[in-house]
Amino acid sequence: MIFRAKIKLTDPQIGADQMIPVTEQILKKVITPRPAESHKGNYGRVVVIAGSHTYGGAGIMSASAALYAGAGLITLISDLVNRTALHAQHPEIMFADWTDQKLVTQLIDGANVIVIGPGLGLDNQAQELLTLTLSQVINAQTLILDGSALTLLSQTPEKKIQSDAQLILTPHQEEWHRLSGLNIAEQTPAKNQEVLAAKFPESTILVLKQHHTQTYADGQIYENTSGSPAMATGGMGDTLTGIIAALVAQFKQPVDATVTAVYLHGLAGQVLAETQYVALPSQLILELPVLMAKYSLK
Ligand SMILES: NC(=O)C1=CN([C@@H]2O[C@H](COP(=O)(O)OP(=O)(O)OC[C@H]3O[C@@H](n4cnc5c(N)ncnc54)[C@H](O)[C@@H]3O)[C@@H](O)[C@H]2O)[C@@H](O)CC1
Ligand SMILES: Nc1ncnc2c1ncn2[C@@H]1O[C@H](COP(=O)(O)OP(=O)(O)O)[C@@H](O)[C@H]1O
Ligand SMILES: [Mg+2]
Repeated sequence: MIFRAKIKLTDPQIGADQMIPVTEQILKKVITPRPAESHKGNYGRVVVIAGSHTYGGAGIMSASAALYAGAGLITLISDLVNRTALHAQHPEIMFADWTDQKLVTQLIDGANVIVIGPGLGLDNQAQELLTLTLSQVINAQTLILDGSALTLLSQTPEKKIQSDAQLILTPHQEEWHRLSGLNIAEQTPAKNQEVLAAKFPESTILVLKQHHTQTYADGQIYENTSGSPAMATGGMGDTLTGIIAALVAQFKQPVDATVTAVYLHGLAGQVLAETQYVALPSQLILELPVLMAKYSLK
């Protein structure tokens, strides 16, 4: 299968910009039918720390994408102002006030996958939540860093980010510019890999979002082939974080789950773009369970 071909980019035969194209085969491989004897506890606890007073929608979009992509239990940790809006749309998702540090710590401890950053903002409260989360996560957990969390990280004086958790970074090109110091024209595969290795733990997965999103993991680069310009709408990346979280929570292997989530997100956007000029994130999530059922049956 092409997408898991064992090409090491350090191999002298292979150029540093050699990428592995990701096709719909990845969905068939990773998304499997659910065993009859199972319960919500088998499909992962996802915690989303997101959505300030101004950007409440970002937290709701991330958490609802995790819901529609199949995570077993989801809690949104957010500004209290967002609780009613969340529950008016998705009563399935639990809510916690992000100023309650004791509760936030408990929820982080009990999670399999944590998302932090969509619409988090850049104020002291946001910085405190990021510091708490980074210090709290352990190696059995996956931490997805997006949006404001990446911007905050780019402002830290530390040269290398330390964490025991499996980190997944999901910057768009401008966020990666801030984090890496590479402007968009300088963001070549070789330079991206160099900065990733210098600034983050070895196991870190980088999802560099763009028209054909590139995922850097285990010394390899996977190039997504799904997606549409109809997806160029605010909230589309917030939505991706929830899909990645749900797939990691359910299918465990983080690289396969991440690459699959990126492909699935793009495919759902493409389905909408067949009949719509613009694909809204809140519509895109409705396509996810349908596509997942289709590909789980091969
Ligand atoms: N409804 C909501 O609550 C929304 C909240 N959002 C949150 O707002 C915060 C700021 O994020 P933004 O991304 O808007 O702002 P940023 O300041 O991080 O970057 C936005 C700018 O980056 C540039 N850019 C260059 N290459 C790009 C690429 N490949 N993809 C996207 N942009 C690219 C674009 O000019 C764009 O205006 C984040 O925390 C984000 O999660 C956004 O997701 C928008 C929707
Ligand atoms: N022209 C495009 N083709 C394919 N995918 C796109 C296109 N424009 C945007 N996307 C996708 O939409 C998402 C946008 O992410 P991001 O900029 O973080 O959005 P936001 O922060 O507003 O939620 C990414 O996954 C990106 O790959
Ligand atoms: Mg974003």
